[in-house]
Amino acid sequence: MRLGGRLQAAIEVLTDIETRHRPVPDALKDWGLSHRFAGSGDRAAISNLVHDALRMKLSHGFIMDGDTPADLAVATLLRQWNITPEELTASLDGDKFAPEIPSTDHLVACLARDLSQAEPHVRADIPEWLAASFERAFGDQWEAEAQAMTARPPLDLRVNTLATDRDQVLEAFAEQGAHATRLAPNGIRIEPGLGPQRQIAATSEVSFARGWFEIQDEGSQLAAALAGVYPGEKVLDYCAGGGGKSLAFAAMMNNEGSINAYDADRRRLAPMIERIRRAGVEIIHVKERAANLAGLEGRMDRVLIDAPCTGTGTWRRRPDAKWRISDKNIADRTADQDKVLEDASVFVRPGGELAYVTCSLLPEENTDRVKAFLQRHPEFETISLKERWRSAVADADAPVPYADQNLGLVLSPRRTGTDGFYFAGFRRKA
Ligand SMILES: C[S@@+](CC[C@H](N)C(=O)[O-])C[C@H]1O[C@@H](n2cnc3c(N)ncnc32)[C@H](O)[C@@H]1O
Repeated sequence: MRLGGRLQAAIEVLTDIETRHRPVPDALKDWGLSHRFAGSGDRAAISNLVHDALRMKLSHGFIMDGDTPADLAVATLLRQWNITPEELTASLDGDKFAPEIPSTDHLVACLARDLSQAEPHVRADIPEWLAASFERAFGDQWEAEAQAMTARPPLDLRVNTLATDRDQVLEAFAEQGAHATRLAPNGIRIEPGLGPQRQIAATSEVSFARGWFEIQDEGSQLAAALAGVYPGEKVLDYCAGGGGKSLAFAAMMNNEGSINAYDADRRRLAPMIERIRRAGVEIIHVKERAANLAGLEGRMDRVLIDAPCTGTGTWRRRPDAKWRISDKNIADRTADQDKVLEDASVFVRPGGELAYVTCSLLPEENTDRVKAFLQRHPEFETISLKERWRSAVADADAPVPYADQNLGLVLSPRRTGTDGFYFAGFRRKA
């Protein structure tokens, strides 16, 4: 397919997403099923176009003075793929599969529009009603922080030190330009491609089947490292999901001690069984039911709450989520967060620690929850995270996260080059 056909396809997928409220992966899959002639390169290009368009929906709309799927897709090529109006017109000329697009002069005029005249949330590419929360989280840096979330994310791997070392995995991905992450000591980063370039399928590699690595954002690796687990400890991962953090803990603990992995939704735990096997982990005990945790109350050295959240920190990966979030989502998640804090904290032994993590940047899900928890539970005190950060990261001179009122740490694409994460730690007074 030429650029014109890919552009037309992206417009069709964006229309499907908008009119039928389809999740992006479903809309892309449907398009693929009804256009079987499209090759993998075409599919990757169309997926990139759709995701990029959604990342900058509002500012594209301002520049184009319209936000139809065609406006967004064309703006994506001009503003994110750096194709000039003249190149675009020339490349679509005579292509019978290409959509009609505005004249070159019109596109040049669009690009000349002054984005600084747009409202702040438009420049920041976030829903207007969330601007106040971003401002609360980042003060006068909020717009730049939100803008940084419009970029494509890298692919980060966590090297499984139970099976190999970082150099060996770096070598396995040398052709893809893999490099060591600056902050996470066992991380590897493959930078995102440009324009139509497709991201590598790391999980199809032999090194993955060998258990050498897991796909895990550097921020998630750091959140696990900040929990500060040691070999021999008794750990509870209370919202374990597919086990990303549990597996990271097992490697940090060098397969010594015990990790109880629980999740209220036991179907989410299922993939962990295969991941445990592949990684050569021996200390994770998957707990399918809350009743299986009976007897562990007051006995855990560390309890991790990787809380259910709105996922605003992962908007680079799931840009449509940015336009779907509602105040009801936030209210539902904050209620969940209070509940997991209540339910999980009972497992911490005197002197033991509770770690609270979200992949959200909203203070409603972070600072507010932590403050409310501390008010309800004077038997817990906050732990100092400055030292913890220094021992968790590979490069002590690397960028530091925001310190959230001395209660937690905030990682973000702009500040730490990771997904957005929040980490707070508490100790049960002895
Ligand atoms: C952010 S995800 C966990 C991701 C996982 N820790 C990882 O690293 O791959 C949050 C998880 O919390 C679980 N959850 C939601 N409410 C819960 C509750 N009341 N008790 C325990 N788990 C809960 C969800 O099912 C979901 O799997």
